[in-house]
Amino acid sequence: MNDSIRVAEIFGPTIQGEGALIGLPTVFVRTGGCDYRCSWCDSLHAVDAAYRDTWKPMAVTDVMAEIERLSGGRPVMVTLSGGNPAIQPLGPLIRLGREKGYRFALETQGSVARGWFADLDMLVLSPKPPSSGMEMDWAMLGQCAEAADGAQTVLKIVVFDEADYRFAREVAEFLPLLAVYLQPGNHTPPPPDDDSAGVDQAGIDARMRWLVERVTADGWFEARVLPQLHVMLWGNRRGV
Ligand SMILES: C[S@@+](CC[C@H](N)C(=O)[O-])C[C@H]1O[C@@H](n2cnc3c(N)ncnc32)[C@H](O)[C@@H]1O
Ligand SMILES: Nc1nc2[nH]cc(C(=O)O)c2c(=O)[nH]1
Ligand code: SF4
Ligand SMILES: [Mg+2]
Repeated sequence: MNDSIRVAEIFGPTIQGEGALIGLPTVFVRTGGCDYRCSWCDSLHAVDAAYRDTWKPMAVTDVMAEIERLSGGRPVMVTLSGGNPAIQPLGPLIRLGREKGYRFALETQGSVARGWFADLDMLVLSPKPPSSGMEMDWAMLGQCAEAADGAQTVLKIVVFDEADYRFAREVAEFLPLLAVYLQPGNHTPPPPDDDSAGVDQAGIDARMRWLVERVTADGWFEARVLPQLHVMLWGNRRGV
């Protein structure tokens, strides 16, 4: 089954908690496996190979059937996340879903470009700042934006500190046509096997206030600063 999709979880409808589509009802398909290891990743259960046993290879038609079951057959925005969903063969799912009236957004770090990005309704590029410990591949980020070929594309960048903020400004200069969403980092992400672990929302709020001050003092009036709404509402809980 080469065209099967490695799925960590399918859940929803909930609301999109981050970025351009914040507040919009959506069903999540979270794929398993990632080519990155961000120091603060909040989805390690879909990244760490130790959780590979919990990921299921699923046929496109079975993934679609689960999306339809969860949405009661009513077309809804589907959010493809992970892990890195760009390393999965998602083109056929997107095409099948769109024939049925569903819309698709995909969240990726911008390390792998795919021709089928052009079939998305929204591509969310989330390049990783210095605090993640990951190395940035600028050429590949550019290729991802090009691959979207007209599909609406936005930047969503996590900011923990001043170095991350400067990185966000560099990315915005590199891709000047894309809207920029900044989100404060959650420094208390869930351990992969315990999503009931508490979140330091007060600490995140303080970082967000700093970020708002930083953006406004800097005169970066095109940037939007948003919290992770699902974290405010449900902490580190999974499946929401
Ligand atoms: C879990 S990732 C999965 C998709 C893809 N691998 C990526 O990083 O874009 C989804 C989003 O969550 C963000 N994220 C992950 N851990 C976070 C944390 N501790 N605080 C804030 N945002 C985080 C990522 O930056 C990304 O924008
Ligand atoms: N509600 C909700 N919104 C989200 N936006 C991005 C998420 C992700 O983990 O990719 C996420 C998530 O896990 N839940
Ligand atoms: S790229 Fe995304 S899923 Fe992968 S480790 Fe980083 S935040 Fe987690
Ligand atoms: Mg998340």
